[in-house]
Formats: sequence, structure tokens, C-alpha cells
Amino acid sequence: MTGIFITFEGPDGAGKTTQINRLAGEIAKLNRKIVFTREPGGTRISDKIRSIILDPEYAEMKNQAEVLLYAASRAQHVHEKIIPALNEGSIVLCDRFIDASVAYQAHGLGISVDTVLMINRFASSGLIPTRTYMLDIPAQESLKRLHKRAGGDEDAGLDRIELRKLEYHRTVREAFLGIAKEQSDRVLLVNANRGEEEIAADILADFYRLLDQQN
Ligand SMILES: Nc1ncnc2c1ncn2[C@@H]1O[C@H](COP(=O)(O)OP(=O)(O)OP(=O)(O)O)[C@@H](O)[C@H]1O
Ligand SMILES: Cc1cn([C@H]2C[C@H](O)[C@@H](COP(=O)(O)O)O2)c(=O)[nH]c1=O
Repeated sequence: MTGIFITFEGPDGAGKTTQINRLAGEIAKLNRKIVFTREPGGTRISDKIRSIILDPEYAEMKNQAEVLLYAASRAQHVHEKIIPALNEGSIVLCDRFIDASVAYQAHGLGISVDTVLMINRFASSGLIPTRTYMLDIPAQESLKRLHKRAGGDEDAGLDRIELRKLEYHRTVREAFLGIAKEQSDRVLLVNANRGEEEIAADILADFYRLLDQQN
């Protein structure tokens, strides 16, 4: 594979989409092929699965089903879109990947990390991101951003996962911090409780270092 696989992780509303768009804008100047995608989703089948997973109508969804639906969406996405793009030499920017399943499903729902990793290694054929930008922000702050984005209405527009209690989101944030600490070779922890420009500058500086290492 000649491409570069970059993922963005962090609590809901941490600013991942904002930062991916900024980095994509910089990469566009480099004359490199770029693929911008997200999980769950990114393909026709994965998007269908996304609409089921995130729909608050499905409050009865069992934890096991949730783990497997995220993994099924990922399996299709990795094999239909991400691996072919990497084989063509593209820089793939992906909004969330397996770290999200470890944080939200394993730690968040109390499922064994080993089980979640085993299922997801199968789903993704062991694909590991080259670099992960972990946007860190206290859960209360990121949820405030989401409420603001939704126009101030408490729960308007929030999905099935975002609607979970603050305590759940705090657990998820701690899990992300743990992943960043344990896998510091791959994961760059970025303080996302700052202005967009400062966050983008840290990511861009690291991205150029990464490009230098690849060349
Ligand atoms: N650094 C920042 N400071 C303040 N507000 C921000 C910052 N970055 C993004 N926002 C705003 O916060 C909201 C959430 O940002 P964004 O959609 O980029 O987050 P996200 O992590 O992709 O969210 P989601 O988890 O829903 O995918 C948006 O309204 C965005 O404009
Ligand atoms: C990949 C993945 C995602 N999630 C959660 C995280 C978010 O709450 C939603 C995705 O929505 P976004 O606004 O596009 O970030 O799904 C998860 O729980 N497990 C996963 O593997």
C-alpha cells in the first residue's frame, strides 16, 4: 500500500469534521489524491447500517448488536473503499475508526476490549492507521458545542449515541486518553479545547513531519 491512512478520533462534537476539512484543504495544495470518509458509513451498505445504528428510534438495540453493526459497517468500508484508495496512493482521511469501537463499545458499554478488538481485526483485516489525531476535550464542553450546533435546543438533532448520559461520554473520553497514552507512536493527542486555528496548526505540523518520514 502506498497511501497514508489518517484517522480522527475524540468525543462527539470535539471538532473532528472541522479539522478534517482544514487538513483536506492543505492536502489539496500538494497535488496528492485524497479520500475523505467517515465511520460508520462511507459506502452504500455502510451508510444504510449507519442509519440504523444512530437512529434514536432503535432504543432497544442490544450491546452485542451495536458492536457487530459498527464492525459490519467497517468491514464493507475498509474493503470497498479504504484499502483500494490506499493501494492507489491516496491520503485517506477518516472520521473515526476502531479506536471509537474500543472507547464507545468496549469501555462505554462494559464489553471486553479483547472481544471488541478481535471482532474488529477480523472486520478490517488488521488495517491500522498510519496516524490518528485524537482530539481531546472534556465531555461537557464537546456536548455544549453539539447543542449549540443544533441551535440551542437540548436534544434536537442528537443521535442515539450522542443522547447517552454525560457519565457515558466521560467514560468514552477517558478511554480515548488511555488509547493515546498506550499507543503514542500512532496517536497524537491534541488539545481540542482551544480555537480552531491553534488545533489546526498542531495537526498540520505533525502531518508535514509524517510526510517527510514517508518520503
Ligand atoms: N475549536 C473549536 N471551538 C469552538 N467550536 C468549535 C471548534 N471546532 C468546531 N467547533 C464547532 O463545534 C461544533 C462541532 O464541530 P464538528 O462538527 O467539527 O465536530 P465533530 O467532532 O465532527 O462532531 P460529531 O461528533 O457530531 O461528528 C460545530 O458547530 C463547529 O463549528
Ligand atoms: C465509528 C464508531 C462511532 N461510534 C459513535 C460515535 C458517534 O457518537 C457516532 C458517529 O457519529 P459522528 O457524528 O459521525 O461522529 O457513532 C461508536 O460508538 N463506535 C464506532 O466504532
